[in-house]
Amino acid sequence: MKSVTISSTTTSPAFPQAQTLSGATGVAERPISTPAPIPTPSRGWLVNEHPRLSQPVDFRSTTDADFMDDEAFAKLFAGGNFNEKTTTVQSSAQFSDEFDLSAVDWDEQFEMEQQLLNNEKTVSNINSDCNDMGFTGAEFIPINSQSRGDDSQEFTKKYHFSEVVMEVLHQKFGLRNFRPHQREVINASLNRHDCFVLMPTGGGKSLCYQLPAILSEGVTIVISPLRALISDQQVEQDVVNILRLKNVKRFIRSFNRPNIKYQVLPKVAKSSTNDIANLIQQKFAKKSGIIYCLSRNDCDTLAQKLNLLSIKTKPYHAGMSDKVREKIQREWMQDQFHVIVATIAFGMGIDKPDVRFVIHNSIPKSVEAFYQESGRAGRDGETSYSYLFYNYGDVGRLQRLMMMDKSHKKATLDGHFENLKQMVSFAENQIDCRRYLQLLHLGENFDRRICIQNKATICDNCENFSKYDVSDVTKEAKELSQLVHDLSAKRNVTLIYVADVYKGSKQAKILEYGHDRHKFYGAEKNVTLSSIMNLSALKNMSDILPTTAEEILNIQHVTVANFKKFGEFFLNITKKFREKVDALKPASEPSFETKVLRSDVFKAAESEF
Ligand SMILES: Nc1ncnc2c1ncn2[C@@H]1O[C@H](COP(=O)(O)OP(=O)(O)OP(=O)(O)O)[C@@H](O)[C@H]1O
Repeated sequence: MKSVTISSTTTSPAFPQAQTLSGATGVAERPISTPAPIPTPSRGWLVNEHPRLSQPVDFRSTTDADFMDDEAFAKLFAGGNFNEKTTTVQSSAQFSDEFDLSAVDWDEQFEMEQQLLNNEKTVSNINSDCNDMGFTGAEFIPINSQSRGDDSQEFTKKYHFSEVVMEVLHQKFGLRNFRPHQREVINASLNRHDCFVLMPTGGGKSLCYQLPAILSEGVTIVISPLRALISDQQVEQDVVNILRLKNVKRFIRSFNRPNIKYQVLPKVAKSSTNDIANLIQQKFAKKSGIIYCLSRNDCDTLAQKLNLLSIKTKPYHAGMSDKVREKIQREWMQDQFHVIVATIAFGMGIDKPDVRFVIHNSIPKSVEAFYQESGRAGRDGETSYSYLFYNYGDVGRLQRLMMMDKSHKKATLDGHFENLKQMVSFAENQIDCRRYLQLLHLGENFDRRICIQNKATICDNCENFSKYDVSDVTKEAKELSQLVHDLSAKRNVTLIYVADVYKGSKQAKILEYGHDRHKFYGAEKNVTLSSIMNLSALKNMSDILPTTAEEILNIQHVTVANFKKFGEFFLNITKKFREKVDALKPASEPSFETKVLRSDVFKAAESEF
């Protein structure tokens, strides 16, 4: 039996670690007897796949009555076995009412696919863009698109079955073009090769086995285990060994989702619901979206609050009966309402192509989970958005939830904590490309220039890169880690306390504990702004340019403690710049000049500090 093994990154709620979905499909020979979900008779063709039917097939809702026997099928779909060189297909007269194959420009088809692939792989002509954005080039890791091994080039040519493949693509699936690698996988499969296919979530793996199934004799068996690999190569080999695949052709696509824009935003307890509501109202009115929450209770509460803010939402979680969940899912799929507020119980197997946004209302449990959940957006290839609302408080909540699960052994729990730690690093990282960071977890070395190239979906960190200065802080990092080690030897200390010692503060506690005698006490008088205030707060401050204590305290991430220590200092600077901006700005366009001045505000604050 020839097979196509399809893998992606799919997280199952049943399994805490990131998972991969694998499927194997026999496409050439008669199947072994199988408990597959396809009803009797055990061989035959789906009538609703009949070429005369113009509707795309819903493979999940077939019944006995949908089947016809081989003979009948062969009459309608003469030629049947496309693996034979002699195969001829009497196709056009029978099922080309809507689609004229003679009008297919094959070169254009190939070119289009190549362009799609190139978008994922090439970096030509973007270096100047990168320079404009403040990158020097040192930040980039050269692409090696071949490093993961890929046989797709071997299967780009036109085959004797190519026309009918296009016909079926159009007539049965309602699609015009292939996505990257789909055509090559189908070609290889119809040429009776065993294939191992790695594609991103939403990449279109199903078509790779559904279309050859339609064009081949016999029944196709699709094995779709919930649990499988993610980045682990030792698993690909297992798949090959266990399924006894021979001379396997590999089709390895980047896991990058070029049409998703990734952004991490600060989650401010007092305004988080309003922040989400504003985002949806301003950008996604009548657009489909998913909001992921940590707990069932969070889902219910947030859905209720959003409804009060005139955003029609419904919660979805494992605490509801199957019936209620099915109803909610169906209504959402049918656009009866647009925004679903769910725990991660929602997602697996959901194929709504036009999900325009996924919001994480709290931190996901791992980078892989984040990739998978945010990957529910934009399966139709259109520009879509992923927002992660982050604050550290949610990390503690998630840890506590993990600990409450008594079924976890220590090693499992440690693994969960480690995954969460990596997710925290991802969320707090304001420098590296979000795609690079995610794909690194999936074993892929991604070149951030590809992210920068696509202006519509450039990630927040690549977009904001020019707003940061790069400097070597190795010395400070060493000193600080020593300081943390020494100060925390006898008692718990806060981050702010350590910073105060480092800056040489004379506050009573420091003197009382004798920490003013530490060798790094006051070592860094010339502290950077970011060490005294959260970077997002600084950015917001330089955009808003507050002129009063109230305004500065309203800025996200400015704490009362911060304000007491540094409020006056910052206000003196922002007031000056506010005057400048007010003098400059045309009333209708306040933000442009503010942005231009942002780096000046930073510089002024730094030099005066
Ligand atoms: N060639 C194509 N052109 C347009 N849309 C496509 C094409 N191939 C697949 N799609 C659509 O893309 C969406 C994702 O396809 P599919 O469900 O096969 O993805 P997948 O790779 O199995 O993803 P996941 O691993 O997340 O389940 C579906 O809505 C499908 O109809």
